Amino acid sequence: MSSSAIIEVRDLRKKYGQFEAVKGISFDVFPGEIFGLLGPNGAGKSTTLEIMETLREKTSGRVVIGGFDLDQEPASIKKIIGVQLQASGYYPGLNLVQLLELFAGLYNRDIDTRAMLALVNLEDKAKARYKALSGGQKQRFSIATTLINEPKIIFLDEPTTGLDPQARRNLWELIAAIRKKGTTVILTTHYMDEAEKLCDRVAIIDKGNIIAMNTPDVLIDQLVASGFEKPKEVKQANLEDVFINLTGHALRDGD
Ligand SMILES: Nc1ncnc2c1ncn2[C@@H]1O[C@H](COP(=O)(O)OP(=O)(O)OP(=O)(O)O)[C@@H](O)[C@H]1O
Repeated sequence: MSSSAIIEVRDLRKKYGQFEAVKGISFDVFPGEIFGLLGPNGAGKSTTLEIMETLREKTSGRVVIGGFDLDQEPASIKKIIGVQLQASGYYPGLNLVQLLELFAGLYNRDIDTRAMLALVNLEDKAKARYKALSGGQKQRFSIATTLINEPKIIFLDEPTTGLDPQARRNLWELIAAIRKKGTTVILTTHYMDEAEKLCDRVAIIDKGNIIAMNTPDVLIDQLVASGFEKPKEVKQANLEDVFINLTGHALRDGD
């Protein structure tokens, strides 16, 4: 195994009954990378992510995170990773500051809740309840909760699904800023433009197997070198460019 990897996955398998959802995948993630797991619905992305997050039992294989073997030291892994909670974990009666304080208490950490909300552009919503947030604000808040224990690695499952173009771009900037501070980011996404812009490397998963893994650039170059030709784009812009040009880059959900 490579000693410089922060995540080492070897021959990982997951069976749900007779159905094998993950069929023996192997990959490394290196410190400070944004690593994307891409694939169609049902490919096995969330299952793989949840196993690494210690939230789901694997059937077989080896997972080492931050030097800790998942089979032997899951508690040590939990201490160095940040995991997005399901929305159901956010007690409806508490505001954002109170929720952050609650989670910080669970991690036994003292945190500056205002600074944490400022980091995700939610300082104006300190007194708001989670359910009163827009989709983009909810995602930003849930990313803030992954950072409470100052993790070395954060896991994000489809962080921008359902967001408008401004909120998606804002989240890309947030994820890039988190990585700039040295945090390794593993994310799943269905959006190829997102993976191309944000991820240093991607693994493309299909039916439980990794069918390609490299930087987006290399994967694109390999496809082109294989003789692939795309019909030439005749227009210099697309509808998303029109939308962003008309409505601006600024976030709307904080208005
Ligand atoms: N608890 C479970 N019991 C049985 N089958 C499951 C369970 N969880 C997932 N599966 C199945 O395993 C396969 C992989 O699911 P998984 O959620 O990992 O895929 P995914 O790539 O994250 O898909 P999506 O993009 O739709 O979220 C799917 O066929 C799914 O139906």
